[in-house]
Amino acid sequence: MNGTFQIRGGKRLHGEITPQGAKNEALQILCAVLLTDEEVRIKNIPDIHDVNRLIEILGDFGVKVTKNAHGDFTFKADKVNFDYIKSNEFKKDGAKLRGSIMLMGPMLARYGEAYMPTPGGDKIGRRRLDTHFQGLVELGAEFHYDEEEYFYSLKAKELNGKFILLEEASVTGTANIVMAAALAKGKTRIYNAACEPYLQQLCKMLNRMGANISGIGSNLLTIEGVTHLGGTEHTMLPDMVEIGSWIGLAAMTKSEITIKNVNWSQLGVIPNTFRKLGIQLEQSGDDIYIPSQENYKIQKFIDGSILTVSDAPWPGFTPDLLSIILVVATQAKGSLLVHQKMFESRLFFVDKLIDMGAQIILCDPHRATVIGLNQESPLRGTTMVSPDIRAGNALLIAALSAEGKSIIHNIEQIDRGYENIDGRLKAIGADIERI
Ligand SMILES: CC(=O)N[C@H]1[C@@H](OP(=O)(O)OP(=O)(O)OC[C@H]2O[C@@H](n3ccc(=O)[nH]c3=O)[C@H](O)[C@@H]2O)O[C@H](CO)[C@@H](O)[C@@H]1O
Ligand SMILES: C=C(OP(=O)(O)O)C(=O)O
Repeated sequence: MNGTFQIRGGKRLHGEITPQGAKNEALQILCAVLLTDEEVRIKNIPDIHDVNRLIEILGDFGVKVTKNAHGDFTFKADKVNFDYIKSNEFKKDGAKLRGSIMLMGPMLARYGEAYMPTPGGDKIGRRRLDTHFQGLVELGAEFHYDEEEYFYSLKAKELNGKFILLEEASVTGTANIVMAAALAKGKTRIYNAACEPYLQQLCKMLNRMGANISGIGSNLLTIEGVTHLGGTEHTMLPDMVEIGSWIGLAAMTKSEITIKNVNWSQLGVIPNTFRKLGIQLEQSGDDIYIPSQENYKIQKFIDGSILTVSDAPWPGFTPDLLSIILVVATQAKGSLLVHQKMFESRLFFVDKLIDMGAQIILCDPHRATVIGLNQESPLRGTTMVSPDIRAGNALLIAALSAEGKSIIHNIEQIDRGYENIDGRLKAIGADIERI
């Protein structure tokens, strides 16, 4: 069931919104429960499709899953069932999301074998997995890819730590290698490691389970392998991509919004990147307060040239917020170049914004120039299909700011990353219905 939203835009919103737990952190943390036979309790788990699918996969794999409360689960991987992992059912289940790939590192480290279909996730260009397998093979695994079945397998009698220089700072790749190295023999050093807050959270949790990881937050991780990991408790950070989306929503709809409990110290360059678009936002305790603004003006570089916002591995700007930056720029005063360096097919949704009246030139698959309308001519409501999770949310924000009615089909793409998004938007005054 893919579902549709009907939105009547042009309303100012008002009130408080609380970000959900971080999707991409949850996917890493849930995979890590396989590393121990003891109980791991995880809180602030977002109730979203991708995460729920991963929890179901863990259950089918034999992990005991207990729901303590909303977003609060206990997992115990004391017995697992490899028949499921080798079955056609898992070939379908594992392929439904991207995050399932991070089951491989823990499976390999704990059981000496790991299997995975080509994972799903956003269709946003090539999404290679070479870095994952490069790292796991360097630790001693044998790798096989069945090209007919699109099925990966890894086997290892034992894993041995070593110096690994990653060819790219892959987020999920680093997570996979760290989890395997935590139970390998000896010392592993991972250079050019990704260091997103998701990974920092994972490493801190592994240390609480008895791992010995240092260099957390840097691109050089040192992992002294241990023979056994124990249980722990972990609470997910608020989702920084959601937080950025609500900042964009407030600006586009001229709304006064407070985003609660954002964990400001983990937001990196996100707040300042929105400020460069002229959006006022204030830190108030651990909340972000965004006053209602009639207009916002994009800054220029010091030499007077047009501002560029581009993505980069952390602590650079996350690619997952570029579609929000782009949509917000359509109603700013001034011009912006959005440069999506990581993914080839993430900017094509701009055609829909152009249909709605936005002034955008797609220069090539990676770059779009936006000429802001300075809130003088609102976007027009239209019918659209959500192409991917973040573009879907960007289109939703465009629809909430637009004059008239919009229809967004394929909202499964939005639901896979945002918990009860219609309910939470309604609570701050949005006119949105799930039809
Ligand atoms: C489930 C999950 O956590 N998904 C996130 C994860 O995906 P994922 O872990 O799949 O993404 P990777 O970090 O592996 O790479 C993302 C893309 O960037 C390219 N790349 C990466 C690193 C680098 O130094 N240079 C480079 O060009 C890769 O070739 C790839 O095309 O990280 C991405 C990048 O932040 C996010 O968009 C995804 O939301
Ligand atoms: C691209 C994303 O997700 P996934 O990696 O799960 O496709 C995302 O979270 O923006």
